[in-house]
Amino acid sequence: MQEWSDIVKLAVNCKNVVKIALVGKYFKNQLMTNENQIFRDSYASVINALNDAGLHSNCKIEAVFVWAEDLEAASSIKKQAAAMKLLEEAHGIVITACFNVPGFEGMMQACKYGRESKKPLLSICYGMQCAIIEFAQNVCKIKGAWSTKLWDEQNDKCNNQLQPLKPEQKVIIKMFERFGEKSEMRLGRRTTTFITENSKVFNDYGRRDSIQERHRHGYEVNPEFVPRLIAAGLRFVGIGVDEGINDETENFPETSQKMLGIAPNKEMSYLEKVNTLCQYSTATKTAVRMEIMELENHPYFVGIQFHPEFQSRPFSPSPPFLGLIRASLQYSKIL
Ligand SMILES: NC(=O)CC[C@H](N)C(=O)O
Repeated sequence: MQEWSDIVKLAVNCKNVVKIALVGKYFKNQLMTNENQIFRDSYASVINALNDAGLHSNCKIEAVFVWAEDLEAASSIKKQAAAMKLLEEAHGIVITACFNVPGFEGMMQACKYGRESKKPLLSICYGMQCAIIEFAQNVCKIKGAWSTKLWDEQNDKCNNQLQPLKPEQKVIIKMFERFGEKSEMRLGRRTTTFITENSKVFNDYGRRDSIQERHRHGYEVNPEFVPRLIAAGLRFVGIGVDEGINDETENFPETSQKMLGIAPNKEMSYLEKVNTLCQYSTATKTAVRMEIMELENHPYFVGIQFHPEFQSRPFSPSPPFLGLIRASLQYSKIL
């Protein structure tokens, strides 16, 4: 009981307000009428994770919703300006998890804004995929870089008239293995191993060698692109390899052992580690997964392939959310 009264005191005595813009798209598709209620309902776990992190950073969170499609060039100038203003007024940004094409361009705009303005940004799952595609298109200059999933969806809509993606445009792909008999998605608790100590998220997680978080996605970063993204400043710091999930894929235990041997190897540089893992992944068609990325020379530009919000609790806030809120608080003070 005492710990609850302590945490209530923390909440009541918060000194600062941190404004977080949540860029998402489930808002207008549902039958509820109260927009604020829909927003709170659709993003309940993310909002709770932000609040948990706020409690432990002496700040109150003000979450505002940015409708991703308003940021797109096809939207009216007025809507674009209003959505942009919400991003500008925020101290930090979350690019949320989603599915399907609508809103993707708008989310990429928000990622570009966060990257260029150096405003703290946490992108989750589909959000991380957006951030990586934006980076591939605008920083690595890979014209038409995209996700094979979104291409398939768009191609269906255009009656198979879309130009096929060239190999160098397939930045987000379905991994080589099937995920399981019943699901096309990689689901549930999986291990991520840190391959470098030079990482904000490694510090956020208390400098643990590996962590376990919950997943819900079908698509991932193409390992063939990773060296190119890293060379341009987007570092993959946490990597995953499943062990024995699918009995038909005999490579898993072998890859896991190799991965686990590489991760703590102090003789190998960060680049050697990633390159070895990515080459191995491509050569053997085994799934080596980019789970956590962060941008060099930015206060907090982090992408997470899993869903850290699901394990956040008031007494144990999710580490990447804490990292985001601390960086956003810092940002609010220099505004
Ligand atoms: N949870 C998500 O954001 C899913 C992202 C994407 N649609 C995928 O399946 O990979």
